[in-house]
Amino acid sequence: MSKTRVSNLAEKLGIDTKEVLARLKTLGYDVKAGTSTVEDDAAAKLMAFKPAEAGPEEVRVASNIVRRRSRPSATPEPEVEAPVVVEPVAAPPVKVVEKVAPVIPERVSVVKKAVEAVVAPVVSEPAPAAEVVEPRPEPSVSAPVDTVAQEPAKPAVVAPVIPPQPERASATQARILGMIEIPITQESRPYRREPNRGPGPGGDRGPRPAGGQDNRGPRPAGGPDNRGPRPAGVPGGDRGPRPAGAQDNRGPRPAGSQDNRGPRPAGTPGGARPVQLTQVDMPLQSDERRKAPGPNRKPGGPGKDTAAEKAKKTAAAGKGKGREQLSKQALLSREERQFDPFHKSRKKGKEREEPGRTELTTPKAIKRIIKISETITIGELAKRMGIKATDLIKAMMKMGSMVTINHVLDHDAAVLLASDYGYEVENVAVDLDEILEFTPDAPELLQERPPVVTIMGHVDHGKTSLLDAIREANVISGEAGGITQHIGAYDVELHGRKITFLDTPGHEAFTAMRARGAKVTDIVILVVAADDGVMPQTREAINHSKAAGVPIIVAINKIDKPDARPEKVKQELTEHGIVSSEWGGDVTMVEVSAKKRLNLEELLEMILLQADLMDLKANPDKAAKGTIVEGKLDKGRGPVATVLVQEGTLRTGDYCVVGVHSGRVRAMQNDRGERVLAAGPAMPVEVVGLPGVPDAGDIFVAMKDEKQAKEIATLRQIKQRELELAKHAKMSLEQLYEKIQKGEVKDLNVIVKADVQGSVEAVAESLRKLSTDAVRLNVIHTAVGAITETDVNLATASNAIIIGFSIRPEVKAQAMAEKEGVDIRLYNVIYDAVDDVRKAMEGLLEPVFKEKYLGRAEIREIFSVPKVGNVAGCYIQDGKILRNSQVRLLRDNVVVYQGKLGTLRRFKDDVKEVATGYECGMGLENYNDIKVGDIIESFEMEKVAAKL
Ligand SMILES: Nc1nc2c(ncn2[C@@H]2O[C@H](COP(=O)(O)OP(=O)(O)OP(=O)(O)O)[C@@H](O)[C@H]2O)c(=O)[nH]1
Repeated sequence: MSKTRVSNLAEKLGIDTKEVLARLKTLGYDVKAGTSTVEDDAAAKLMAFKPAEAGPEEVRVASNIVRRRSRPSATPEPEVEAPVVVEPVAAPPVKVVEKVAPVIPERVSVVKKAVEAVVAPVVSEPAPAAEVVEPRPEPSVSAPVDTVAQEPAKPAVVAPVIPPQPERASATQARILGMIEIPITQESRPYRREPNRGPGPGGDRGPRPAGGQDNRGPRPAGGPDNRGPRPAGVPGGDRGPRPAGAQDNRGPRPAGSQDNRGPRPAGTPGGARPVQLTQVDMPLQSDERRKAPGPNRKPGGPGKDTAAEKAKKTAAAGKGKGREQLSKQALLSREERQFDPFHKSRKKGKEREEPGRTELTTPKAIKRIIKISETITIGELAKRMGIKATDLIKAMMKMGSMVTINHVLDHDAAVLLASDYGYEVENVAVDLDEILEFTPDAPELLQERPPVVTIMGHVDHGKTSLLDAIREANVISGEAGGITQHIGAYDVELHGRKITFLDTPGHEAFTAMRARGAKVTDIVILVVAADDGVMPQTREAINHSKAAGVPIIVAINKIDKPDARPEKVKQELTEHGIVSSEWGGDVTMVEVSAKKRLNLEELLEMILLQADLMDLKANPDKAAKGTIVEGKLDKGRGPVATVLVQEGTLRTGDYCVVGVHSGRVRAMQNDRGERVLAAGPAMPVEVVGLPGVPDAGDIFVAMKDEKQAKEIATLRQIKQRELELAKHAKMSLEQLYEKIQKGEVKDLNVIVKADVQGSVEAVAESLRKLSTDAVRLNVIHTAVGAITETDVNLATASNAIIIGFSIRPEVKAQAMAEKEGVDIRLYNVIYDAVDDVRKAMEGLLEPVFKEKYLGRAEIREIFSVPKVGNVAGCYIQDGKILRNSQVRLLRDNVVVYQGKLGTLRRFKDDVKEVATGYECGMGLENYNDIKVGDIIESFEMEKVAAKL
């Protein structure tokens, strides 16, 4: 046998002598220097020596994810192809090895200890070590195989330096083992960790042998730190090409280390391992593998597999060859599947869950019925169905409704929405109408009841005096009693018959109650001072009474006065359609004196007579229903309300509903402060026991059932809110034709207000002429002056529209009209007013512009500016004033000028707008006749789509 010098060999191989020495050392030849010679067979082995491949191919797919694949095409037949394949791959690492070389000879013992330490459990397994290393996926060369064959006890030691896993595998096995799935699987599960992962040999964070490039775990002493200066020639970091021995960036594993999931004892795998390899590309199987009786859990390996697993493995193995041929694309797609961190096992046939999506459980049928009380909000419905409110909002949007989470759905809408989610909606609300309706009683149950009287009249005509006189006269006449209480109503007795007076004189209260839907008054006493005659409020009272359809008895007061002219009063009343019965009319008139208490009894008799004509009856033998006349908060007793019982009998202890309140009648007393246990029809009583103060005009209903009372109160609260939202339910000219066509309107009620009496009459007369067979136009009230709250109340109560001619509504009246949805139309030309109403009746009204009120300012000072004219120093009382808006100058609520705003300034600056509470200077365009106390009203014209 000839010998060759090491240095010559190095030359032949084109590598450094030291590298050759290292390789020879690896191959088991102890050669010390480059001048030494080696035998031919050693030279041949050296020539055939193939440094390990540079590890799997890595692709960084995300900052924290590296996809690693082996190079399938490079899997060679070890003997023949190794040099060819290895050459290019091995070249760069050579230099690295050179640099790290000191580690190899000197620290082998250290490494050996470290590796042996971690390999220990593996080695302790019964299976031979060769079995353990057999399934390593990395392509190997023949040399190490030989080495292992010769020195079976050393694989762990050589692992860090030479291709770490000496293999004895056949070509076929090598191909299978070279399947890329193991590296793929390792990397594709970056978030999954074996629960029992410890610092075992397979642990990817365990101590690594020298030569490993890992940057994670503690290194054996002397191990090259990849964080320190890199050896020259090492391109890139710890992920670049690695020196021989480095299997991947986690460092080479000692024999027995199967993958990074934990220690795999020796004996796992000889036969089963290839099967596992072929399975890893299937996520399910991969999981299954983890759950399957693994080497850690069930020693004995394949022999103890269940039958099902065997079947799977067989099937998988059968597919193995086919899988080897998978295209790169297919592999990549598999990898991507495997990278899904949310992937769940389909082992039990479960659907794959999408990340972040919650699966809805279907409740039982009984739970799929949602009980609502008439209405339900979007948010509540969603909550009861266990879905997101936004889903319902989207559904509503699809139906064309832009709603919010607090939108109130009625029963039908709730049914529609809920049905999409498999829910039923049941309306469990009590039928309010059924309970609250004043159901007619059988005639035999009805008994006569006292009349309820309201006193109206002009200011200072003696309304209060008359009420007091009647009451006092009645008390003096012998009715015993305690201290007279003001409870808003009282009753007097004449000849054993009672008359109830509402102690709130004036048509305002009367109309306000009517506007709230309360019809309490049976008879109106119209007080007219004999010395003063018919005055504006007298006319209003007449109109209000007529609008309510309540009969009037006229009390001509102050007849004791020397200048009293009762006949003149009767004459004036006739002009307003109130004709005395003495003169052939149907109105009773009594001449009285509140002061002198003249004819008071006669007046009461006339009331009773009128009551007889009206045949006032009620059934006292049922649960009470009535109307709140007055409500207040008493310091000692809490909320107190005067109830005028209208039918049935109210008893102490009754549960009740009043407006939005429900409570229990704790105590009752009459206007004389006497305790009352039961109050029959037309009897006013003060009730204690309500949770809140009700409004005058609220309906009072006594109930036996507390729960029902509460339910109704809640329902009313909801309805009240809805009512506030639905403002425009009242009559308006735009809707008039539509309503006429539907037959909903037979009468059009109009209130006319104007700056002068002449205009009032002219407008009213022109309007009356518009009456047709289909629609009768009733001018229910006319007066001179601004539109007041009382006008709006009357319009609300009578479903009327208000026509203002050269006047404006008062601020409060305007706000109230907006709240109640009363249509106020303002004109400066009579023809326009009449024409609009006519067009509305004919269905021809096409309002293109509608006035939008912006705000109003009071003029507090006038400044005369040369060349500019008068500038008004103003204070903004309400809303805001815009510079480009139109304005009206009002003097005593009468329009004196309408035009444009010329200037709007704060201090010396022109401003675009000034808001409430601020002062400003304003100049009207081409108008100088402004006075302190005038009001400047700002408005703009809004285009309104024709509604007809
Ligand atoms: N001479 C005389 N004076 C009367 C009579 N009735 C009322 N008065 C006086 O008229 C004035 C007004 O009486 P009120 O009872 O306050 O009149 P009112 O209609 O209630 O007034 P308002 O509450 O302001 O609407 C008082 O000074 C009374 O004294 C009467 O019959 N004869």
